[in-house]
Amino acid sequence: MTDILTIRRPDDWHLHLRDGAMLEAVLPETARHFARAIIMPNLVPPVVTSADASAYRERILAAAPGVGTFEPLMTLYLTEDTDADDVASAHASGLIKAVKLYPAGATTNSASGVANFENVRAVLEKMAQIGLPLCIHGEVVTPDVDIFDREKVFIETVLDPIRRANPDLKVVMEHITTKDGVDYARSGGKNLGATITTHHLVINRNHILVGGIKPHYYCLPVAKRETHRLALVEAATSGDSTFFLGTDSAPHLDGAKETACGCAGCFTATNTMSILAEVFEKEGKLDRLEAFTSMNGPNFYGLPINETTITLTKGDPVPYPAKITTPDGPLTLFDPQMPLHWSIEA
Ligand SMILES: NC(=O)N[C@@H](CC(=O)O)C(=O)O
Ligand SMILES: [Zn+2]
Ligand SMILES: [Zn+2]
Repeated sequence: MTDILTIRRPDDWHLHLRDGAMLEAVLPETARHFARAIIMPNLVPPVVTSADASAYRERILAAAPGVGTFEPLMTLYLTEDTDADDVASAHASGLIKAVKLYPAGATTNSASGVANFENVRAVLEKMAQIGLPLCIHGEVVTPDVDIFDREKVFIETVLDPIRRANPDLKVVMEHITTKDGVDYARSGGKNLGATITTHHLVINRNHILVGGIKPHYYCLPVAKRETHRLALVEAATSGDSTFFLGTDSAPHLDGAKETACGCAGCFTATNTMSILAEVFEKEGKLDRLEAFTSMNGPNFYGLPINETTITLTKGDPVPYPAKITTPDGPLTLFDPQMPLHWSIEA
């Protein structure tokens, strides 16, 4: 039985760091274990231009003294007014590693996203030409589509047409939550990847709703039924290079979660690696953890695999705090409702 495991240092291919005091509070939680992260641009106002991304990158680096060598991989927030030449020069200079597509209204701070996909055609064509990946929040917002069906309908009615029109475009299906997402990603060839979050490997929709409503398990896309969670676990632990970790760690202050209209997002940066080790061990697939957290992502993005390593050691359950303190109030850490036996040394 393995109880010590050394793997290449992981990266997080989908992370929300926010800004200001929240940025300072959550950045060390990621930088402790992860070498790099794709930084989501859904600030208020969003990170739309290369100048925005450059300024945000500086704020992240300024918030990072003492957190070692963490490298933020910047993205731009796609709007119907995005300038294809600005995107191309931000890519050519190395500033950005992806562009993020939010369907308008689909999730937290997505109001400036895309409503009419015809209006972003030129940008997508340019991205396909230059090999810049498009990260997609894949849910339709049509009011008559049930929230549990929004990912499946998006794949059929939006994602597949975009990919057929741009076969050379590299696409990441972000935070997939369904067997439909797993199957589509798997059949998509080398230009299609998919991130899977930590929390969607652990919770199904019962965790949100049974025995009282649990706002800290509410995120978007919302967790689905158990058959879908099992499909995600199978995909993540399979070693298939299509699938890689994007935690979607999405901090919201407790006051914004525990209210009549609570924000979507689970904060998982702190305990993600311990949770993943537990999930992979239960499947008898600890030997595939490194592919999921440290190899498949850089391979998809065409970036080097990290030279440094982390070591996971199995022992008595690791204590994690229930909450992180920020100057603006407490922030609840995702509770996986199981003992976590793997401690991490970076
Ligand atoms: N996942 C979430 O539930 N929330 C994210 C936005 C997102 O990734 O959709 C956030 O920014 O809070
Ligand atoms: Zn999203
Ligand atoms: Zn996200």
